[in-house]
Amino acid sequence: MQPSFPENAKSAVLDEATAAIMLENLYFAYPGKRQEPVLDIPEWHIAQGDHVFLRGPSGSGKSTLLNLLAGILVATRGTVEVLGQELGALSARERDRFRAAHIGIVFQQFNLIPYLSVLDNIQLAAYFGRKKQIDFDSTIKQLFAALALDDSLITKKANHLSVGQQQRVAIVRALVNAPEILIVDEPTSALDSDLRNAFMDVLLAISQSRGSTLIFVSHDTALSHYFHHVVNLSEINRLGAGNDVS
Ligand SMILES: Nc1ncnc2c1ncn2[C@@H]1O[C@H](COP(=O)(O)OP(=O)(O)OP(=O)(O)O)[C@@H](O)[C@H]1O
Repeated sequence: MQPSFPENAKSAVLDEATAAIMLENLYFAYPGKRQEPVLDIPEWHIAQGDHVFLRGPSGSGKSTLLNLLAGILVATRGTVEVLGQELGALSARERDRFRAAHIGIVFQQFNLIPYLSVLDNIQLAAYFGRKKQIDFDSTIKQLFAALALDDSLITKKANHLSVGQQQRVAIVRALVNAPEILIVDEPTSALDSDLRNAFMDVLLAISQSRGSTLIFVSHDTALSHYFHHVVNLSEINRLGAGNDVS
């Protein structure tokens, strides 16, 4: 049975017709004279509430695209609009704020702060992105239970946790603010198959109950049945077309 999570109000100001993600003429090359361009995407959009599985061979630009959607990287040319906000129009600081308020991220490297406790890591995300309607403590407890994380881990330093535990704490941290958009990159690589399925059930149950938009990258194609849409990067990116999906 899938775990159930309480509904949280979505952004009151956002028109439902506004796309969660809208890319137009997006072109990206890493800075530096000799860098080959990675992405050239004429058009792509994701509707609010969609769950998208993004696939493509290693090195094709999936993580780069996720970083652009999260406002960590900025397009060389073209438009990246998230929830109606053009990210290129924001300063780096404004993008940080926008991300903290609207986007939950789980990346391969977890990005936990190693010398802080688990609770401090989670509270930091809650502090930067806090939305008043969230019952913070019970949300953490629910997420811990759903991901089979023992409550006693909450006071441990992040770097004293196993890799699989760190991965799940990173997931709790990404979900704690009930973000409208969840960006998830290879989240299950350190989880065994039972935990992987538990994680997917939790992730999908939360996304569903909150109406969150989910953009998910993994090499594990066995996970694709969890999603509304499966998109090969080569379908939308003019560069690197013709690559077979690994
Ligand atoms: N910081 C960087 N500076 C320069 N080039 C980079 C940087 N990060 C990635 N690249 C290059 O950009 C291309 C796309 O990399 P990216 O990590 O987005 O691919 P990916 O599809 O996510 O790969 P994987 O499935 O292996 O994670 C690769 O050629 C990579 O070498």
